[in-house]
Amino acid sequence: MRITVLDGYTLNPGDLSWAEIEKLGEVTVHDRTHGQDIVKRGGQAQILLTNKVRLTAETLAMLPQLRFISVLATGYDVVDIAAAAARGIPVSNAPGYGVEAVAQHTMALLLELCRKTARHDTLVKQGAWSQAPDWCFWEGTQQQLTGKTMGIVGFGNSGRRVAVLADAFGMDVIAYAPRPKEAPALRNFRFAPLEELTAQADVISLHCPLTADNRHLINAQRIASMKDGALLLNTARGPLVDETALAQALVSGKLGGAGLDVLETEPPLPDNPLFRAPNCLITPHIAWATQTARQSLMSITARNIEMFKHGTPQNVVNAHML
Ligand SMILES: NC(=O)C1=CN([C@@H]2O[C@H](COP(=O)(O)OP(=O)(O)OC[C@H]3O[C@@H](n4cnc5c(N)ncnc54)[C@H](O)[C@@H]3O)[C@@H](O)[C@H]2O)C=CC1
Ligand SMILES: O=C(O)C(=O)COP(=O)(O)O
Repeated sequence: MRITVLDGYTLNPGDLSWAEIEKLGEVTVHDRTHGQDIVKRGGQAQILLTNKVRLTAETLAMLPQLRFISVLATGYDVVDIAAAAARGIPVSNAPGYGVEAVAQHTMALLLELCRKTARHDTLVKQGAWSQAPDWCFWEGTQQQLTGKTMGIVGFGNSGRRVAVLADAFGMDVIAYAPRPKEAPALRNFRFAPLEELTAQADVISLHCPLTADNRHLINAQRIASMKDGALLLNTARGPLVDETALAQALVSGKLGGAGLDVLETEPPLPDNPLFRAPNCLITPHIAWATQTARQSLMSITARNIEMFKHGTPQNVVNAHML
């Protein structure tokens, strides 16, 4: 079978091997694919691997050879899974590969917002400590996490892991899940409706997928219902947050800060309002990107292909539509 990777560079910029996947068919790896090349390159393939290349209904209609799609990610919002199902194409994702990486990055953003280690390092090297009248100095307010409340929106693999890390820092944890399952054994944990969570949390961290229904889940109205000075973390998907509303809330001081690994448009436009907003940390969609997590993503994808070839596809996200 022909297997085509449309945008393989971010998964494997050269420090991993494609061998696990190459064993499974005739593999072509493209670093990046844009525009009309999607159909040109994908047209010969029975199996397509995409990370962030969009496979819309229109594109899928032009790929008659296609039998299986494996998304090189957990989030599969780039594929029209209903349109794929209508064509009999199962779509698999890679669940769980980046749980530790994402949870640790979430806490890195939170700790940086609270203690501003990188900012102080910069100030020290600019001479601010050398010129200080005292033996120490700090900029802004230093905050600690103990006793604060972490609100987690989306309680799957990464949300649950962030809950454990927040608990280890002495935080109370509230989680919102559309269908709450078993509660984790943490010191102080409860499920709550979204409205209650956003009203009571000191830190709100997003860990849900982007779906047809939750674009701008965090909008001006929702922000108005949050605690003054609350912190927002988003390592899930950029369009979950209305960036204009968030920028306004940071400028007005309604929110105390934001730590974002994802933006509405990626790469972002240079005039993104969040670039000028105060207390806004932005990383370039790297929460997932440890080498360990990427290797795991490669192996899960290889297994997805293998299982599809055996006639028993796994991790199928449109199974209910097929
Ligand atoms: N920044 C990065 O590098 C990464 C970002 N992600 C994003 O984070 C998302 C979550 O990742 P995981 O926890 O690993 O996925 P997961 O599938 O294990 O968990 C997602 C959870 O969200 C729940 N959910 C679905 N719709 C919801 C809604 N409207 N409101 C609240 N909860 C909802 C689901 O029931 C599920 O429990 C992914 O879908 C992906 O978009 C994932 C990995 C890396
Ligand atoms: O792998 C990616 O592209 C990521 O965005 C990180 O993974 P995710 O899609 O978020 O599972």
